[in-house]
Amino acid sequence: MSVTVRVPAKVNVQLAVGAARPDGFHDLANVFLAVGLYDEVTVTPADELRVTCEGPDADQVPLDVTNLAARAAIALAERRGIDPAVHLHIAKDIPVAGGMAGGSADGAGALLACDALWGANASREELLDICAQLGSDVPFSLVGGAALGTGRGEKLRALEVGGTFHWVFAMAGRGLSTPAVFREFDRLGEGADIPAPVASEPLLDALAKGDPDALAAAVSNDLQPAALSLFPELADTLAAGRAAGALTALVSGSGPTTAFLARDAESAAAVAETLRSSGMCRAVRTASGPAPGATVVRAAGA
Ligand SMILES: C[C@@](CO)(OP(=O)(O)O)[C@H](O)COP(=O)(O)OP(=O)(O)OC[C@H]1O[C@@H](n2ccc(N)nc2=O)[C@H](O)[C@@H]1O
Ligand SMILES: Nc1ncnc2c1ncn2[C@@H]1O[C@H](COP(=O)(O)OP(=O)(O)O)[C@@H](O)[C@H]1O
Repeated sequence: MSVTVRVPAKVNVQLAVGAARPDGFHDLANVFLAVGLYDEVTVTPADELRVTCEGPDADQVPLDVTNLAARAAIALAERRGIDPAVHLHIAKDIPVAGGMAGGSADGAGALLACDALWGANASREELLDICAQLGSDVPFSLVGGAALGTGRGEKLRALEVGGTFHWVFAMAGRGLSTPAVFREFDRLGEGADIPAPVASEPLLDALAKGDPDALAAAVSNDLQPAALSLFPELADTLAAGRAAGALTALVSGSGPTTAFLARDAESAAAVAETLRSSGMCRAVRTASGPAPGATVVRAAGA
């Protein structure tokens, strides 16, 4: 018996960041859009818990119990009082440490896959609760589509999306650590009065209408100055994508993946080709959103 779950990456079309909280996290108004780049997590019964990974970035993925997929299996097994003896295999297509929630995707995917394998029948609420325990972005990986995340990003409100948005993603030559980018945000903002984060009404409107021009005018990422400060070359990639015809360009979440919104699929392909030939990025991909959240795609009998 084995179960395979497919989980999408995300781009943050708005990431408003408040001041650091006493627990070290930051309150956010985090507008997530799931996009069609996917990891697949396959779970199979085994003698003991074990993680394997394949894909271009596989060598950067931890295979011990710090892997979010392993942590998800352990969290659900603990709640059910069972042994998490499974083999978790991750087919990884989402860039690692890229600001596209790849680890979170694997956490949500493993959770859903183990739930199905073990017949644990966890409710949506319990699954979301475990996801929030695993990380701020993990609940969104489970639900997909588009959502506003508040608190540290884990409290979700689903958002209406009136069309398909076409994106180009440029993967950088190295990763950026999320905590390091938040620390740099704190350092850059030292002494400033940081307002409470709020979702942008024009942005929510643009999503609801499916209007790429309006969305391009409204996107924002408060972590972008911090990501650029730690990785200044990203500014050149952003400029190259804009010059190639993207409606807008921004850093995805904490980066360093850069995201380019295009008017349609044809324009996205043209922007991708220009970025590819620029030699500035490790890889360039096109993907559209919204994409569905974690979904069981295969369940095979023994
Ligand atoms: C920035 C965002 C935007 O969606 O994503 P990425 O760009 O990393 O994908 C998220 O907030 C990342 O969420 P996630 O990667 O799940 O972070 P967590 O594991 O919960 O936290 C890792 C660390 O990031 C910082 N952190 C995270 C979330 C938050 N609201 N405030 C924070 O300050 C804290 O230093 C925390 O210890
Ligand atoms: N399943 C996983 N896939 C990728 N990274 C993981 C995973 N589990 C834990 N990690 C750790 O989380 C870090 C952040 O990875 P990732 O989720 O890919 O990026 P981001 O937080 O920028 O979206 C990695 O550098 C890695 O050490």
